[in-house]
Amino acid sequence: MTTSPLTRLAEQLLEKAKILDSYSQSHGIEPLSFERETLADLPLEIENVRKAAIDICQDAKRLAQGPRDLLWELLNQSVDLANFQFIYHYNIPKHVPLVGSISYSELAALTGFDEIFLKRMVRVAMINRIFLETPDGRVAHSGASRILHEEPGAMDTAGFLLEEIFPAAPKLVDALKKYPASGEPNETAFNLAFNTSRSFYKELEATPERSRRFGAAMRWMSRGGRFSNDHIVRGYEWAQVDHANGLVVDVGGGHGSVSIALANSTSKVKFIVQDLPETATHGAKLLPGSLKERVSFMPHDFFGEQPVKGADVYFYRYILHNWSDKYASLILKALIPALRDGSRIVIVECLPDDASMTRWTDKQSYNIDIISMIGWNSVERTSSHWEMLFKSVDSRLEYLGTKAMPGASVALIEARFRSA
Ligand SMILES: C[S@@+](CC[C@H](N)C(=O)[O-])C[C@H]1O[C@@H](n2cnc3c(N)ncnc32)[C@H](O)[C@@H]1O
Repeated sequence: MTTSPLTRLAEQLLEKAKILDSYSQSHGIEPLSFERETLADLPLEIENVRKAAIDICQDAKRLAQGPRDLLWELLNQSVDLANFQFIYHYNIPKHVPLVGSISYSELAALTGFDEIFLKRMVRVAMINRIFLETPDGRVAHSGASRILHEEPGAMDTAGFLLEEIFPAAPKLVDALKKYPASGEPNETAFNLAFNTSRSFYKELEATPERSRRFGAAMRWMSRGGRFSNDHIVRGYEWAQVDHANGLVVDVGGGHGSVSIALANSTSKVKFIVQDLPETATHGAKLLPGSLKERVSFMPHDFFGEQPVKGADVYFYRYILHNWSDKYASLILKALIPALRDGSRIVIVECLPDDASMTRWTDKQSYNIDIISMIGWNSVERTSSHWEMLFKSVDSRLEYLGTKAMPGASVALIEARFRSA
């Protein structure tokens, strides 16, 4: 009998699972479970095995589902997000004890919901492995709900995605009809959903709590895993600018999470973090005292001419993907008068492949591409798109290409200014 695709995948998965188990055993780590996070921040080679296992499982699941169940699952995804929004909005994870469990009736009383209603919601979350039911029918934390309980930044990230992006997503088709092929930042699905003519960041700036939540989400996403600042620390030759006159301008740097990580891993180079006033003020308040000599915050609108001249590096993480080509060009053009011969522009963004691919673990770039469309009428650019953008801005910008950072879901994109 020939081996079926499903059996082949199952065999491949067994091989990967054994490698992960043996890594756990040899490092005294508990095996993977739904109760708690065990395999985090893995060495690259083991992380690649874990990713391969996820991709195999995803394909095996899709094969086992067959085309009808696959469609059914996709069509019901709004249920999971609506459920997750409920869990976030009423902060259900905080009411579940970190040790032990709580009955549905106690949880209902604490959260002010009817027990039957609450049970319906929590059980859907449990099927997604957010919370677990104990054998005696009580609610306990899973690894995922524990993170939501213990890490405020995880809740802020959930809040940004569930209360800014999720309500905007169903308006995408309406926005495409109302504003066909628009690259304007205030003609988006987000604008229709929130009934505002302000662009995303202007809208958030008008409500300090939404602006704070977004900044906190950015910080949380950078603290580990595929989006960790560590990739940026290791992925670029920062030593070449680490001298007494070295200067990095972190344009649209939010609360300064990248600059802080870079300042902690260098000794002399200084960082100026620029952002809109509300964000820059908040970032300055959060800055550890020990870094005040080398990291400073400056309110600056990046559509205005760059006031800091002749820096070594102008750094943009997750900035240009929020702007269509028309506006991304304007942002880069506002920088040109500040550049000296040899100044570099270093960008960090997701980098969808120029060629098509279907690996699930690489889907994050494509997810963020569609989120960029929903919130900003913008795009995650491929390598060839970046090259085109730089060429269109100024012929003195020499495109140096892109660089993958092993283990990261984002890449470096670099250009150098040649004055002659
Ligand atoms: C996706 S966040 C990235 C933040 C930061 N670079 C990071 O990687 O954590 C985009 C940032 O751009 C800032 N921003 C948006 N419009 C801006 C403008 N016109 N001038 C300066 N900053 C702006 C936002 O406030 C936000 O902090």
